[in-house]
Amino acid sequence: MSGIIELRNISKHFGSVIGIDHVDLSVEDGEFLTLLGPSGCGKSTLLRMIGGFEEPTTGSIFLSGQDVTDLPPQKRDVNMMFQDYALFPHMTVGQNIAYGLKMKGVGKADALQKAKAALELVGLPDKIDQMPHQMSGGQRQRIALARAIVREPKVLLLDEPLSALDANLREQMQVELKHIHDKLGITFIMVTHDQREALVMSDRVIVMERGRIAQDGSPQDLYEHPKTTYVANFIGTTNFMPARITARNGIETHLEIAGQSLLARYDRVPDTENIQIGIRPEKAHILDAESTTKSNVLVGRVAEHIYHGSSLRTTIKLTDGIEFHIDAMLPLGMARADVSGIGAEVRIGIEPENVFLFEREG
Ligand SMILES: Nc1ncnc2c1ncn2[C@@H]1O[C@H](COP(=O)(O)OP(=O)(O)OP(=O)(O)O)[C@@H](O)[C@H]1O
Repeated sequence: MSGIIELRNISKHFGSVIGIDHVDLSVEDGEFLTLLGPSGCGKSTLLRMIGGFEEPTTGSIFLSGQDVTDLPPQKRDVNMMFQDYALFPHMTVGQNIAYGLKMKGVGKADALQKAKAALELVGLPDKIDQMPHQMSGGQRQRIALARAIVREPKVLLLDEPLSALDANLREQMQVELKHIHDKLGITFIMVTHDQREALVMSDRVIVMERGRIAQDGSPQDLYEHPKTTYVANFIGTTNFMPARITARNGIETHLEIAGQSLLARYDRVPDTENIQIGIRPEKAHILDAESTTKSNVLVGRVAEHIYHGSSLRTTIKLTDGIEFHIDAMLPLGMARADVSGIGAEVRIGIEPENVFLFEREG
């Protein structure tokens, strides 16, 4: 057994509802691991079982090699930071942070010292005597974090830690939280439904689907090599198109899409003829009119341009009515009038490495 946390064949049933369905997971010491998925996929339930707030129906949980399946939260060397921060309103910031230490029997002076150090780490060294209601949302989030780390747990569990913050602050805190993780060197396990947040912050992401692990990998692996349409759809956006295999040669798959031929060089080749392809909108581009490239080109007509500020999304109708979206960064000063007009025929260039292959579902 190598991981700091080992989940073995964990299931959780709520009456007839299956919250978690036979999950095995090993978490490395010091990792920033994120459980990602849509509402109801089971990520909070899994986190709560690691924390001891929920008991698995079957299976075992090990922490540093010790079976903790039947131990209550306070007997586990993990700490949980909840979504609503749950600060005590009548206590000062310092008292809030030191509270857990006092419960553990740490002396007053020592607890204060540790609370100060934790506040320093989260960037609020001068707030120790203030009350929670005097703090902004972002500051309350940092205080909750200081309170969670002050007891120096081996593992910190974070359930949607940034969900109460507005978009700008949220982006800033994503990076800060990652830096704090790197400084502390302890294991973080975070739950989020925000795929961008998961990609930005994590060493490793577990994508969950109906109580099971859909895919487990680094952010880059999940983005560049999604195993299923579910993962490709949940992380980033993807153009999905039905395709027919015309020839196979190792990882090279020759395809026909909307009556046109395309080559895929993708290392996950489904073991079936019934496939569809996926191409990220930013991994395809409209070729210049002068371009003479002939291979791996799809031809279509421009249907729509949508301006996104830094980028432009162009919808192209392939010959038999299949739509294809392309996202292109807009060079300085370029407006939508500068790109091909509606109805114009354009050629889309696609690298074979950027064509995902999936088993066709349904
Ligand atoms: N206490 C409970 N009683 C009954 N069903 C529950 C309970 N807790 C969770 N469930 C069910 O288990 C499944 C997983 O729930 P869970 O809260 O873990 O999902 P989640 O991915 O964290 O979703 P969210 O992002 O909405 O919190 C859901 O179908 C949910 O309805």
